[in-house]
Formats: sequence, structure tokens, C-alpha cells
Amino acid sequence: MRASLIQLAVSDAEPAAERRARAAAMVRAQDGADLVVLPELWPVGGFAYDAWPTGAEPLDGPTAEAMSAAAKAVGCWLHAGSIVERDPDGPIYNTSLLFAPDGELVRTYRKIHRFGFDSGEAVAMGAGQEIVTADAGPAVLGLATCYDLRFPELFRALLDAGAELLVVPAAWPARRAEHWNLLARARAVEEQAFVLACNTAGTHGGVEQAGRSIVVDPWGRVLAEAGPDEQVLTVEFDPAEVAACRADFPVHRDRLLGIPAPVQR
Ligand SMILES: O=C(O)CCC(=O)C(=O)O
Repeated sequence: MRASLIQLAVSDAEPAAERRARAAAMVRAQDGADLVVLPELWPVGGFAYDAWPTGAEPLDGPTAEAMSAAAKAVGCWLHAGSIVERDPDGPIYNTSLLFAPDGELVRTYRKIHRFGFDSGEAVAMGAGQEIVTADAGPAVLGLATCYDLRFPELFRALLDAGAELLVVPAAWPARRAEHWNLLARARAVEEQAFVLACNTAGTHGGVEQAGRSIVVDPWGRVLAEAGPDEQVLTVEFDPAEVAACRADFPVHRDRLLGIPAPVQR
């Protein structure tokens, strides 16, 4: 399986329509890829809060339209990162879009853990409520977004739902780049799954992005890692290694599903 992670540079200076056209061209250039991944909130900027109200779009808006056509042109699965989703009946959401090779939008995932504590996404957006997986041919994908990476219980739920490739688009700041790398490897080891974590490059909303997109195998080995700037990270791997790793080192068999209550002292 060949995957390309498009570590797009996202700046406030570039209009969303131009970035959309640029991203679509980059996806279309990934001839031969089985899976292409874009980062979180790349049309507007994950920290460009002021751009969210005007940049919000429906699930059949301009980003979905451009990404559907690009997936179909390449004939690949496309995790198109996330958009600010405008739900006519509710709040805005940080919503990831997954397209099948025929261009059909087959899954959406609304980010469950909103980042910002008492500001930004945590107050401006609604929280997703659903665990999302997708059978994408050679592997089952599990969807998570950026800050979700800090919550192992979500990844354990994705494991229980059958996930083998954990796909994590992000807008992760440079300031916490070490956490990004460590957590991506930790989630791969814990779930004995591939982790494909695609970050943004550049600076938007005054926040410098880490880049350093990363692909980790089920043994925790880093298969590929990007630098801080815009680049496409391409990697080939065999999804069957997930089952092989789980059979060879069957840690999940020893899970204590009824964790004992803490002892009162
Ligand atoms: O958890 C972090 O350090 C960064 C999270 C983040 O930037 C996000 O979820 O948008």
C-alpha cells in the first residue's frame, strides 16, 4: 500500500480558494497512491479562529467538491483532512472527510476532543459524538483529529471497532512538536496499528506549526518523518503487518476488561 501525506503550509496570507486549488493539484499529482491524507482545517487554518465563520462550509461545499474530483482523478482513498463544517441546524464542527476512489464521500468524522480549553475550538465548535472507522480495501481506517491524539481511550475504542490504520490530520504547534512525535508512536505501539499523522506546516493565527508529519508501523518504528516545511511524505507498507504483529506479540489478549476498583486506604 502506498500512502502520501500532504503536509500543506497554511498561512493567513493565502486566500482559501487559492489554497484549495493548490491542495487539489497536490492530491492529483499523487499518481499510484492508494491513500492520500491532508491535514486538519487546512482550508481556513486551525488557529485562524476569525476565518472560521466565513470559511465554514457544508458537506457538499467547495472543499468537498474539489476533493471528490481529485480522489476520483487519482483513483485513491482520500482523507481530505478537515473543514469547518456548517451544520444548518447546529453549531460549526471540525469535520474530517473521507472519499472513496470513485470520489464518493463515504465517511465524515466530527472531532471529539476540542482544543483550546476556554477559548478557540473548545468554545466555538460542537463536539463530535461518534467513533468512525472505514473499510478502505486493504485496511480498516480509524479516524481521529489532532488533539484527539492525547486521549488513548479514543484509540482503544477505534481498535475495538476494527481499526488497523489510524489516520490523524492535525494543525499541531511547533511548541509541542515532541509531544506530537511521542504520542504518534505511543498510539501505534498501544494499538499495534499503523499511525499516519499528517500535520500542517507554516504559521497561521500567529501559531507556528510543527510539520513533522509521521508514519509509524505497529511495532512503533518510524517509517517516514517530514521536516518542518511543506512537503509530501510518501511511504509504502503492508497493512497485513498489523495482524502479523498482533499475532506475534498478542498483548491485547491480556487486557483486563474489568479493571479492579482502586483500593481504599
Ligand atoms: O494538543 C496539542 O498540543 C495541540 C492540539 C491542537 O492544536 C489541535 O487539536 O488543534
